[in-house]
Amino acid sequence: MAQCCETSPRYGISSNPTPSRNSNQDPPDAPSATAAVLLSATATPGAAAHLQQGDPSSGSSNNNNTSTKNKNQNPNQKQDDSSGSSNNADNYNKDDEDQVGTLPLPFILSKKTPAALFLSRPSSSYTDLCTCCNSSSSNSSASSTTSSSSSAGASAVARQLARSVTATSIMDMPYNTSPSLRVRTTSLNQLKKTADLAIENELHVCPSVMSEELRKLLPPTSETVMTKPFPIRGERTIADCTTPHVIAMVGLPARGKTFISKKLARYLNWIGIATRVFNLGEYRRHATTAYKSHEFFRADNEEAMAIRNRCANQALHDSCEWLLSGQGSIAVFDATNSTRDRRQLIHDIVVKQHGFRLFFVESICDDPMIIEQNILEVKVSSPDYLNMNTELVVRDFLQRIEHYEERYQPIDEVTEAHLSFMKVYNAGKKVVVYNNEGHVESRIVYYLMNIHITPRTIYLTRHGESEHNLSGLIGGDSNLSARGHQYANALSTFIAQQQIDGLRVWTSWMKRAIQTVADVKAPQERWKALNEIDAGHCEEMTYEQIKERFPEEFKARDVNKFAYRYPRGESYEDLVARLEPVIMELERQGNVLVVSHQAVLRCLFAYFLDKSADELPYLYVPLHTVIKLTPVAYGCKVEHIKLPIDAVDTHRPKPKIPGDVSEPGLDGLSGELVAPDGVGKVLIVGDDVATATNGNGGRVDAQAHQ
Ligand SMILES: O=P(O)(O)OC[C@H]1O[C@@](CO)(OP(=O)(O)O)[C@@H](O)[C@@H]1O
Repeated sequence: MAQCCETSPRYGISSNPTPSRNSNQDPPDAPSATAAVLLSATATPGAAAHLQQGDPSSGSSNNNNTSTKNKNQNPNQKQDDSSGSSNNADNYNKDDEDQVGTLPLPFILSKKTPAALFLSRPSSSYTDLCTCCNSSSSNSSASSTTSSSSSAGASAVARQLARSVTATSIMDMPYNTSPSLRVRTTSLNQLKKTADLAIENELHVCPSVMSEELRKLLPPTSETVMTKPFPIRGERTIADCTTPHVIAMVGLPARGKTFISKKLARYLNWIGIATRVFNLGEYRRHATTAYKSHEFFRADNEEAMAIRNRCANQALHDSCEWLLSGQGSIAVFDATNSTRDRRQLIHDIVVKQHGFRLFFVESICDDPMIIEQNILEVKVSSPDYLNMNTELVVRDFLQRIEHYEERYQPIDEVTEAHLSFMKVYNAGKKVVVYNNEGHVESRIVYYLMNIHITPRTIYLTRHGESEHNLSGLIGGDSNLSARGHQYANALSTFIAQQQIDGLRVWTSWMKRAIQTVADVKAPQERWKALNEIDAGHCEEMTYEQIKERFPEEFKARDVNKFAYRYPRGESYEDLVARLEPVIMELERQGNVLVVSHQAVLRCLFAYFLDKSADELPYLYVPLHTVIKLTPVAYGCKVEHIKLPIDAVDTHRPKPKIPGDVSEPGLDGLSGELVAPDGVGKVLIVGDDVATATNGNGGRVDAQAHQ
């Protein structure tokens, strides 16, 4: 039975010292906030877990402190049995995967994979294995284990290990896997190599008497695994997506399927889940240039239908191959998939043949305004209609829709009760979720419930130049410099001139950000999540000082700036996790001015520009510049507006040699987004920028026609 609930998810993270709205109330103008939602009775508690973990008040840096301590912990020390009763390998149920929400990593691991059972085995459990001493530091009642039970336990663990090693090979994740996981993966791979030889014999001994070599190969203990304040980017990739997913779109043409697909992929990639869109329209256009008019889509056009079926099969095949290759975790199959037969075929291939998860997202729209807007915005500029006049395009496209309508069968809860799906009505006015199977689906549902298509603009700017910026110190909480105050004045004038409807101002809690908006006339909110990256031990030092005092750390950051975490501080990867609630709330809002910091704005900017983890930490976000983002079609128009007040340049490009502070650097990104005069350069951002423009100054993307 379906349940009804509110769609006003709140993270409760923004506090509001100024007399603006209460963050626990729905903003009066939040465009998609009040949609009615029907959640299926089978929904898992994953969403709730996610909401809890999204609370940045969990204080990442504090937890980091703990994590640093735990890294060197003796495996025999008393440990927290986070694996609970799931330590029994036989209890492992593959079907449970993805049902665990965004819980702390050890919990997820312990619940999900046999490898995790081993990884998170509490130290007390070693007493089961110990043939030399029953008196390890265990606090467990198992300390009186007999030798026969030890050896039984040993072989059970050896078997478990053998399985764990295999299971862990799926952890060979792409570039953005966090260093700590890479260490674990490497250790386990090494174990795999040696498993046949020594493990069977040696594994059962207590780690305290184990050979040094083997001990080094042991997976981390449960405490060591619990090193993160909350699951972070790369780790969530693994934790959430051990089973590949296919997200299959459903719906008539011009219902925003491509918009949803691309936006969803951008979000999932940003949070660290490798996702790719397979658009059937592109396959069809590659396969044939036969499209002359809507006739191509007539149900009785057998020749065209054969081509369309071939393309659909190919696109689906490629999606599955891509997932099988291990390059990604989620494939979005962007097609109409408008008949029951087609969906059954997809189910047979994706679920029965490959054992992947399948989630249908059906976009239903009967609002003629939305359909017309969609046709005018993206279909008119489609490669299908090159050089065709707008009126003819609209007419042809409406006829194309009619051909689909003849055969369209919306997903049916009764006849397709075995499917897992969500239905989005009229661009988010109502959402129905059915047979929600797990955490990934929950996150997708939650994200799609928050996005909207009401036109709006987002303004991003750093605070004015600070006293620390002048002296080259990173972090800290200094005041604005004299020029910083001038920027604050200029910014309030600029914002007033723009006359932005219903503008809200979000800042961090840092003085330099709050001072920057002192005179901006709009409701203001402070977000702890918008505070600058925590540089830990390196706070309030110059790059030169860091290099001198912590040369290895300084070099390590240049080697992998995204994953590098400052000692007792944060990494960019941590920042992305901390900023997810901000992105979610930004998606819900109308016009917003965000005043924050270099590292934080790089993360937000990367989300809107679809930038990779490698590029993200080097994006150019200069001082005294407003970045104006306007959503267009499938992307985002970006304008850099430099206000005429000088400021230091705090951008440190990627050096050729890690750790080098003398070279100017060669990242090719510095200044890239700003015109020589720094004013008004317009950059249109989105996918497929290479495709031709329609001559109207707009961009053309490949469309979802098939
Ligand atoms: O990651 P890098 O490139 O070091 O940039 C982040 C640094 O930018 C700074 C300035 O150097 O940001 P901001 O002035 O915007 O607060 C530092 O506080 C921060 O540590």
